[in-house]
Amino acid sequence: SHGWGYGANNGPEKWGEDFPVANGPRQSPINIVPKEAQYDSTLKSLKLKYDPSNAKGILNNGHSFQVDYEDDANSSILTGGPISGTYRLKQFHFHWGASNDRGSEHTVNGIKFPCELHLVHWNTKYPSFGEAASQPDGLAVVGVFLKIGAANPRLQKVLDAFDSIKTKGKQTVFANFDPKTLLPGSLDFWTYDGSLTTPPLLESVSWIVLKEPISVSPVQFGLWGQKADQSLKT
Ligand SMILES: NS(=O)(=O)c1ccc(C(=O)NCc2c(F)c(F)c(F)c(F)c2F)cc1
Ligand SMILES: [Zn+2]
Repeated sequence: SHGWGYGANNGPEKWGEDFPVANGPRQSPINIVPKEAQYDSTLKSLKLKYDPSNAKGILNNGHSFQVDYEDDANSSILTGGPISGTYRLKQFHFHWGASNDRGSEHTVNGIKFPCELHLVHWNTKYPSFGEAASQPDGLAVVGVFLKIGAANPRLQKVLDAFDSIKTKGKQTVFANFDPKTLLPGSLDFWTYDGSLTTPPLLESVSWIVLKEPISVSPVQFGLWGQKADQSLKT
C-alpha cells in the first residue's frame, strides 16, 4: 500500500509529501547535546502512577509493537516534570533498527541506541487522545533508550508476546503489566517541545527523554528483529 513506512519510497525523507508539517518548527526526533542543555530549576520531578490492570493488549501495527492501556479514568497517569496538569497513559511502543548500531529516534551526541521505548500520554484537559493529539500541549511522551547489555527480565513478558503477533495487524491480549517496571533507576530527563516522530507528525508532544538507558541482552534483542514482520523495518 502507499502508506508511510521506513523504505526508500515511503520513508522519513518522503513523509513531508503527505505531511507538510514535517517541515515545521518543532519536529521530532532531535539530537540531544547534553552540554548544550540548560538546567531549569523550576522543573519538577516526574511522577508516574500506573495501574497494571489497565493493560489491554499488544498490537503489531506494521510500524511497531504497541501495548494499549485503558484510558477512560485517571488510573495510569503522568504528572510533574515539565508538564502541568494530568496526562493519561494511552500506550507504549518501541522503535528499533535492523542492526544494533541503529534504531533509536533520538540520539545523544549523535549516538544512536539500538532501541527506544515511548510511553504515550495525553492531556486530560482534552476529551480524548485524538483531540489532544492536535493541541500544542496535548501529548507527553516519555522516551527511554535501550542499550545492549545485561538481560532484562522485565522486558521478557513483552518480548514473549511478540511470538503471537508476528504480522501487521495481529494483536493479542496483554494483561496486568506495569510499564513502570521498564523504567531505569533514575528519572532524570531532558525535555523539549516537539512532535510525533511518525506521521501525522503532529506538533503536540512535550518530550521527556530519560538520561539513563535500560538494558536488553543480545539474545533478547536478537529475537526481536527476527520476530518483527519484515514490513516493520528495512
Ligand atoms: N513515536 S511517537 O512520537 O511516540 C508517536 C506516538 C503516537 C502516535 C499515534 O498515536 N499515531 C496514530 C494517531 C495519531 F497520530 C493521531 F493524531 C490520532 F488522533 C490518533 F487517534 C492516532 F491513533 C504516533 C507517534
Ligand atoms: Zn514512538
